[in-house]
Amino acid sequence: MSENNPLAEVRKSIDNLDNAIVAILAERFRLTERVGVIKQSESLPVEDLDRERLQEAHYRELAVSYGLNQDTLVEIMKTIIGQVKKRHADIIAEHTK
Ligand SMILES: O=C(O)C(=O)C[C@]1(C(=O)O)C=C[C@@H](O)C=C1
Repeated sequence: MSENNPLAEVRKSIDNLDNAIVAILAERFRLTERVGVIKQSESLPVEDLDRERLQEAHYRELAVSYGLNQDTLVEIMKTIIGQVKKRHADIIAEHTK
């Protein structure tokens, strides 16, 4: 029983949070999919470094307010954004075949 097993109890909470993170991530990817389609149809570049600079500044503020390591949070978000850019490059390449 998890009530008598502190490790199992914490892991259950971690699993619940992981479910929520994945659901939110899926929603983010649904939105960036729309961005990819817009970029393709308007011939916009995959990467917008001005936008990414603003995002990074915001992630650093969020990290401070949640007591997280700023560089760790920025690295995680850059990994997600990197996957988005790969997907956008694929959408554009698919369309120019
Ligand atoms: O906002 C955009 O232009 C996007 O393509 C989305 C996004 C992101 O995942 O947040 C991805 C790549 C860009 O360089 C900047 C931001």
